[in-house]
Amino acid sequence: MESCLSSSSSQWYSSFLTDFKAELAQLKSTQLYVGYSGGVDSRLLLELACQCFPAKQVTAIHINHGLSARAEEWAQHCQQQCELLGCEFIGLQGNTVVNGAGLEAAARTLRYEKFAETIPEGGVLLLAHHLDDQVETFFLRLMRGAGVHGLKAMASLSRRDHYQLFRPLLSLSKAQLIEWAEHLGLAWIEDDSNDDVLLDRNYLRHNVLPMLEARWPAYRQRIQSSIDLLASGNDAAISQSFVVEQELQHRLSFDQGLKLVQLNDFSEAQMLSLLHAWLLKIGQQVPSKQRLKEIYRAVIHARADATPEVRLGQGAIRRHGPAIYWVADMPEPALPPAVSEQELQYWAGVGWVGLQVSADKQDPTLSLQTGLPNLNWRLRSGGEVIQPAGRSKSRDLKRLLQEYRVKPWLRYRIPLLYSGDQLVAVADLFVVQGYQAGINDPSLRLVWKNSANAD
Ligand SMILES: Nc1ncnc2c1ncn2[C@@H]1O[C@H](COP(=O)(O)OP(=O)(O)OP(=O)(O)O)[C@@H](O)[C@H]1O
Repeated sequence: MESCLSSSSSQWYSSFLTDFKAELAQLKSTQLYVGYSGGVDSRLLLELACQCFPAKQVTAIHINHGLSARAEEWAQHCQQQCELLGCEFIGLQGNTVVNGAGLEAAARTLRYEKFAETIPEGGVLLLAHHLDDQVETFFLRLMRGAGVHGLKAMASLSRRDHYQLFRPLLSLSKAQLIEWAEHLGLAWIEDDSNDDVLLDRNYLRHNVLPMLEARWPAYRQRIQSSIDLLASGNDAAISQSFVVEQELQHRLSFDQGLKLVQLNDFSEAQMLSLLHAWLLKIGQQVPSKQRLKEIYRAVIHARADATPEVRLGQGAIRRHGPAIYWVADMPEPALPPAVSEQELQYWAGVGWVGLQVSADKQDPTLSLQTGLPNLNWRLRSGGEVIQPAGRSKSRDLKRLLQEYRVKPWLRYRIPLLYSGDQLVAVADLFVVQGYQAGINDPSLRLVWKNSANAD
């Protein structure tokens, strides 16, 4: 762009103005606000705004920071320029409070506060940031170690507070602006604080960027291309995280497992994102990418009938059928030696061997064991064969637990309720045939829940 400017400037100006008019029309605002410092950038912007929009509907806002001995003179100059143009002028006085972030940042904060106080809801503010500002912002943020969000520097159109912020000159270099302003015979003020190389921005502008320019004359455009790529990469990342979140909602089981059905279309990268999002969702610390890959290969890629396990935090990721779960380490099962009617109630609601057993009963006197003496809890010892109430045949407990989809790591932990040596109930899964009369009291319900996987 720079190279053709001198030879075909007028053609170039008119094409910029055509675009600018179209952009302003799209903003659908009846009043434009221009941040007018009095410098060449904002003077040119004000001029162009008044060319493309009725001047009476343009308001210049000048903030007098009171930082320069000439501040009063500048404010007067700005007011006079607005009178010449026939646009409204709002001059505001501010008290720039310098804190740890430095003078420039304090002035900027004050400016944005004043803009927010002055511009009505839904208004449009034009600022005269240009390509050199953009490049400087990029390098300053790079020097602060910014990530993608920071490095994509300034957007030409954004929302700030309750108004829209438009930077129409962002694609033009400072040299282009000066050439255009001179061509139009505009008057502006020079701010000598721009020469103070103790300020980072000025140091960059005067000492660093000229060296880049000497070697790579088109460095501004190159950096703007990178900024555009960063911005589109960031947008893609945001939309990807939205898709992953939706996918996760669809795949999260009621007991916080991640359902792995129909994964054929998923790339490894997508699976890793899903895994990452799932671990965050269930409150686990997300491990390194390398570790995520290990989990992916060992657990997700395992054969359907395998029971893989990868340790993570105070537990492990395990697979059960078509889903994976994070299972907290559980202490060795320990049962209370005996249980009476009162004890059953006593144990109700107590976190217990990784399971929570509770009696859902309004009436505190349990009628459970009428005719069921010596109630006691036991764990599976293996080989139990029983007939659940309502079934015609006995079955071995191992199969029954599979049938009831009890996860493998819980099968030796669920509490079995005995009366003497007679198995009466298996947790809250079923009551044994013949004992349901006492147990099927609708006011009593035994609930077992793996506390680690509880919602
Ligand atoms: N004193 C002022 N009064 C009103 N507008 C101002 C003033 N100073 C700057 N502006 C507006 O802000 C734009 C950016 O100014 P400058 O580059 O000095 O600010 P900055 O500190 O880089 O701001 P930003 O945080 O927005 O990048 C100017 O082009 C002008 O439109």
